[in-house]
Amino acid sequence: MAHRVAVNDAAGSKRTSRVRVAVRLRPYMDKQDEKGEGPCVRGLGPQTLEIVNWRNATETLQYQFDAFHGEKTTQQEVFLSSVKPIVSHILNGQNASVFAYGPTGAGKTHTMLGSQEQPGVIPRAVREVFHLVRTQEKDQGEWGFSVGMSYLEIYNEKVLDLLSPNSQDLPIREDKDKNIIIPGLTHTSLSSFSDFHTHFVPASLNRTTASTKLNQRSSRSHAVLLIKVVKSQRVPPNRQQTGKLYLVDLAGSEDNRRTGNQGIRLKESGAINLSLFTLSKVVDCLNAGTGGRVPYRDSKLTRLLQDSLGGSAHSVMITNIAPEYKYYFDTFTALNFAAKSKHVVNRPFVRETMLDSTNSQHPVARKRTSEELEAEGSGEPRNKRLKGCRRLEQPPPTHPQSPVDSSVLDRLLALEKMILGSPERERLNLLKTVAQSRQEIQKLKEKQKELEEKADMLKVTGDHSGVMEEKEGPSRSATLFKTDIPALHKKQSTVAKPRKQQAVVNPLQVSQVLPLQQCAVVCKPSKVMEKKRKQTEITEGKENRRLDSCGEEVNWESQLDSSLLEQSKKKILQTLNSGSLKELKSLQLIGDKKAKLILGWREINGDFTQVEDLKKIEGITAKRFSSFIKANILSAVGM
Ligand SMILES: Nc1ncnc2c1ncn2[C@@H]1O[C@H](COP(=O)(O)OP(=O)(O)OP(=O)(O)O)[C@@H](O)[C@H]1O
Repeated sequence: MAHRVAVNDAAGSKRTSRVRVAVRLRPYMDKQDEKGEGPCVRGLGPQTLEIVNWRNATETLQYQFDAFHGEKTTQQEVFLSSVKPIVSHILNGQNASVFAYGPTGAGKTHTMLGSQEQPGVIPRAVREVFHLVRTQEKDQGEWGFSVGMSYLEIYNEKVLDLLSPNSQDLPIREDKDKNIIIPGLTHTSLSSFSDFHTHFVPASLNRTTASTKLNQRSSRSHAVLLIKVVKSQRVPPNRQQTGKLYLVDLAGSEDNRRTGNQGIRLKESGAINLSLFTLSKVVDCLNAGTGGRVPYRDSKLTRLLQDSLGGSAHSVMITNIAPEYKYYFDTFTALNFAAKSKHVVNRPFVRETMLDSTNSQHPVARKRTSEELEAEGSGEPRNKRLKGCRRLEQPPPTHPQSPVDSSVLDRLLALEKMILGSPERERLNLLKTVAQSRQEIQKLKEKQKELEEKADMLKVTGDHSGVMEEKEGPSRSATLFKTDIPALHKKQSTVAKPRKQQAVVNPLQVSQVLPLQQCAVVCKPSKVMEKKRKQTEITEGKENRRLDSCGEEVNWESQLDSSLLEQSKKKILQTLNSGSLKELKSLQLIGDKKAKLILGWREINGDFTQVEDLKKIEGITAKRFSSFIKANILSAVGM
C-alpha cells in the first residue's frame, strides 16, 4: 500500500520549504580589460551584494539572498553552507534539488562539477550521500539502503540518456502522485563513491559542449544527475522510503550578440534561451499564486524541474554571476531571476510505501509504484532493478506506450475492469463512461495530429537561415575534471537534413498594420504598372519577388509613400512591443518559436525602440528581417 506522508505529520503541522537562493560571484577573469573598468558587482556581506545601476552609474542596486558567495569562497564552503543541509532529506524519503543557474561563462559547471583539484557540488554531494548511508546503516540496523543514479541532458529540447549515449529522445511522464518519471532512462545501482565515479566520468563526456566567444567550454545542454536512495525496512511493516536528489547544471542564458553564435550554436542557443524563459514564466506564475496553470509543460526543462520549483523538493538554486562589465545585463537579469525565485514555496513530503505482509504471497494483485514505472524499460535486467529491496510486484504493462494522455488510458482500463464485476445497470453507466473516455482519446489523438502538423509547418517556416542544416564537426568535450582529462572526445551533433525553405504567407490582418482604406488611396499602382507587375511577378522558392521587364528586382519600398512606410513600421513596432503571443504570431513569418523569442527578449530588454531591433533576436538575420518587413508591409497595404 503506498502512503504519502506529510513531513511533519508527527507534529501535526504541514511544513513548507522556500526555495533557497544563493549567489556565487566568480573571480574577475577578463585579462583584456584595457578600459580598466573593473568589476560591476561586489559583495557587501554574507547575504548581500550590490551592482552598478545601469540607469545611473553613480548609484548601485542592492540585493539580499539566503547566501552570497564572493570570489574567494571555496568549493567546500559553497557545499557546506548551501548544499549539505538539504542532502540528508533524501535518506528520509524526501526529494532535494540543487541547480546552478546563470549566464554563460559565469561558473555553473565549475560550481557543480569543479575540477580534480577543486571538486564541486556533484562529487561532494554524492560522497555525502554515501557517508550518510554508511552512518545510518550502522545506527539503524533494521533498515537497508540502496543507492542508484541516472544522468541525462536536455539538448535542443530532447531528453538524452547520458548513461546510454545511443538512446533516443526520452518521454517525460507524470504519475498520479505527480512524480515526474522518464520511462526508459537508465538507472544504475551504485555500491560506493568510486563506483559512482566510474559511471559518471564517461557519462559526462557524452554531454554536449562547445566553444563560444564567452566560454571556451560552454555547456550546450542542461545536465541533470539524479541520485536515488531507497531505504527499506527489513522487518514488518517493511516500510520503504524513496528519496531523490537532483543535481542540475543548467546551460547558460546567452546573448548571441556577444557569444558570436552562428549556425548550430545559434539553434542550441534558441532552445536554451527558450527553456530558461519558460523557467522564468514558471517562477512568475508560482509567485503570482493565483492557482492558475503553471506552464511546466512548455519546456522539457521546467517539466523536469517541476518538483524542484513549486513541488515537493527541498531546493537550492545557486545563481552564478560574473563580475566583468561585459556581462552586466546578463548579471542583472540573473540577479532579478534569483530575487524572484526566492519567493517560491515547495511542500516536501515523505514518499513511503509499505509492503503489506498479508498479500506479499500474492504479488500480482499489487499496485505498481512510480519507481517501478521508471525502472520499466531501463534496460537493466528485472532482477537487477529490484536488487537490494523487495519491490511491490506490478501487473504487466496494460497498454503500449502511446502519445495519448496515459491518465485517460489508465482510467479507461480501470473502468473496463470494473465492468466485468458489476450488476447490469451499473454496467450500462460504466459503458457510457467508457464510451466517453474513448471519445476523449480520439480527441486527444486528433489534437496530437494537429500539433504534429503544426510542428511540421514550423520546421518549414522556422529556420530560414539553414541553422538546422549544419552538420557539426567534433565539438569540445565535457568540463568534468577539466585538467585531468585533456584528450576528451567531443560529441558530434547529428542534425536534420536541409529542408527547402518556402515562404509561408498567412492571411494578413490588415488592421494590425494599417487601415485598408488608407492603403488603397496611397499606394494604388497605375494600370500600366500593375499590368507590368503581373507579367513579371514570379515565384522563386523562398519568396515572391517582383521583377521589372528587364528582370531587375523592383524596389518595393519605392512603390510606397514614405509616410505610409513609416506608419506601417510603427504599427509593426507596436505589435512587437505590446502584442500577445497570438498577435505576434499573426505577423507574417513569425511562428510560435519566434513569437516566444520576441516575448522573451521583451521581458529581458524592455521595448524594442525600432523594428530593426528584431535583428537582435536569435535566428533573425538581416536577410530574414528584410523578408519579414517586406512581407508584413506589402500584405498590409494589399500588394
Ligand atoms: N569560482 C571560480 N573560481 C575559479 N574559476 C572559476 C570560478 N567560476 C568559474 N571559473 C572558471 O570560469 C570559466 C567558466 O566557467 P564555467 O565553464 O563553469 O561557466 P558556465 O557558467 O558553466 O558556462 P556555460 O553556461 O557556458 O557552460 C572556467 O574556466 C572556470 O574554471
